[in-house]
Amino acid sequence: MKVACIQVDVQFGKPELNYEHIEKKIREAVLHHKPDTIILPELWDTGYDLTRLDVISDVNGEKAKRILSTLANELSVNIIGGSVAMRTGGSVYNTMLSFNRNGEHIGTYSKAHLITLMDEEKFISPGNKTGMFTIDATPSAGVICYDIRFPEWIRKPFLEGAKLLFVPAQWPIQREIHWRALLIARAIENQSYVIACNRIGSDPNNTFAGQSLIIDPWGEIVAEASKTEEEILVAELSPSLVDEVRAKVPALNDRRKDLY
Ligand SMILES: O=C(O)CCC(=O)C(=O)O
Repeated sequence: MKVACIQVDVQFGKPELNYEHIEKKIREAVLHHKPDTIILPELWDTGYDLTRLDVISDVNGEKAKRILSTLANELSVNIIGGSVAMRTGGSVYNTMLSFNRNGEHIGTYSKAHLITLMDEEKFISPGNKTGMFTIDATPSAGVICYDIRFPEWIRKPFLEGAKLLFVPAQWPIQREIHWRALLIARAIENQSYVIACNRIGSDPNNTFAGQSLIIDPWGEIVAEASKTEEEILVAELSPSLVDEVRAKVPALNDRRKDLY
């Protein structure tokens, strides 16, 4: 399975411009790399323009669903839609919408851990469910940015059979050392591929770290993007390597279920 992370800049609070840009990048990725699966960054539609989310968020994710599903079907590519600001009822969620290569909606995951350091919880409501989906017959999971600091939460989809973990993010540069270490740790402890797609550029509050990463189930970095440039980061994954690593080091089986 060939995956492509679309590392881009995001215009603060300008969904129209961001839609134009992301569509261009998805088409470019397919034309040049023919990936099976594409992943986008966190909140690529609005950025962290939290105080305007009541106006600029996507009602029921209708626009994201329509556009991502159409592109997935037309280009015959699975799209893990990063996340968008989705308004449902009176609440806004930070939500990953995923589509298979027929354009079918295969997964919805709303970020469970909201980053209080960035006031996210004042404007966004948390999701309460794990984000499992199946791409090209491989059981997979999605979590979003700050979620990677919570290994207990990430373990859940792996106990349900996940072999790939997709992580869209808007991770700031001042904690770049954590980004790398946490992602490698999540790959090693779950013996899983981790495909993490960050943004570049700045908003009024932060500069973002780029460095999208694709990590194999042994914890080796197989591809890494730059800190400052837009980039389509591509790698070939072999889901059978997950089984090989799990057989070699049977740590998941050796958990003390009687203790925790
Ligand atoms: O945990 C961090 O340091 C960054 C998380 C973050 O930026 C986010 O969840 O959007």
